[in-house]
Amino acid sequence: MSGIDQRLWQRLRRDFGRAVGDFGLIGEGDRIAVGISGGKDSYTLLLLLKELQRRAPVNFQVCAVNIDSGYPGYRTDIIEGFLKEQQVEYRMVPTEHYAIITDKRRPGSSYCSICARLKRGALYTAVQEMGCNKLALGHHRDDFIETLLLNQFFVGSLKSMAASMLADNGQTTVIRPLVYLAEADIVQFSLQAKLPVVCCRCPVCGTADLRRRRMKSLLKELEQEIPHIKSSLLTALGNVHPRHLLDGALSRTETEEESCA
Ligand SMILES: Nc1ncnc2c1ncn2[C@@H]1O[C@H](COP(=O)(O)OP(=O)(O)OP(=O)(O)O)[C@@H](O)[C@H]1O
Repeated sequence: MSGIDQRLWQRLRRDFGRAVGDFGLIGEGDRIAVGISGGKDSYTLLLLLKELQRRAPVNFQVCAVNIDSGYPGYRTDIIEGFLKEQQVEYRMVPTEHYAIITDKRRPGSSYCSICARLKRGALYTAVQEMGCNKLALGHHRDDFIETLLLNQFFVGSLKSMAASMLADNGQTTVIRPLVYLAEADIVQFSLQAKLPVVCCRCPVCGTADLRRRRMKSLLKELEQEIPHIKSSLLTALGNVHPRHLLDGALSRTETEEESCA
C-alpha cells in the first residue's frame, strides 16, 4: 500500500494472519460480511481481509454491511463512498433505532447497551440476507484486554470476548480477526492510509464509556512499569487454569503439579 510505513503494514498483516491461523477463522468457501461502522478498526479489518484474500491458499468471499442507527449527522455517504472505492459488495441498512431508543429507554438504563443490542440484531439479519456464514467485527487486542478488566472490576466475572463464536441465531459465526492487533498500530495505519473515519453521532458519542476510558488510562500507567502488560493479559486469556479459579462448574482436570507452577 502506498504512503504506509512498510514495517507497520507487515506487522498488521503478520498479527492478522497469526490470528486467522491460531483460531481457524477462515475456511474454504466462506462468505464473510465485515461490519463497517465508519471507524478505524472496521475499515482496517476490511483492508486486511481483502489483502489476505489475494494471497491465501483458501478461497473465500468478502462483503461489507453498515447499520445506520439513524443518528442525525451520521455520514453513511462517506462510508458508502469508501466501500465503492474498495469495489466490495456491500449493503447499507437504514434503521429506526434512534427513534426506538428515544421512545423505549427507561430512565437510568444504558444507552449504549440498547443501541448495541439493536445493532447486533440488524447485523445478524443483514448477514443472513446477504448469504454470508460469517460476520467479522473489528475488535482489537486492546478491546479484549479492556473488556477483561471491565468484567472483573465492575461485573465480577472472568470473561472477555471470543475470537470465533456461533452467534445466538445459531447460524452466523462471529469472528474477530484483529484480536492480536494493537490499537496504536491501527491508529497509525488509519492516519497513514487516510481512512475516511466518521463518528456514529449518537447522543453519548465521546462521553460514554467512562469506565473503558479509565481502563485505557490504567493500562497506560501500568505499561510504564510493566512494558509487556498488554501481551501478558492477552496471553492469560488463552492460558486458563480452571482448578485455580472458584467456579465449581469448571472441570477439575489439572494435576496438582501443574497447579503449583
Ligand atoms: N453501525 C455499524 N454497522 C456495522 N458494523 C458495526 C457498526 N458499529 C459497530 N460495528 C462493528 O462492531 C465492531 C465493534 O464496534 P464498536 O462500536 O465497539 O466500534 P469500535 O471499537 O469503535 O470500532 P470501529 O473503529 O470499527 O468503529 C466494529 O469494529 C464493527 O465491526
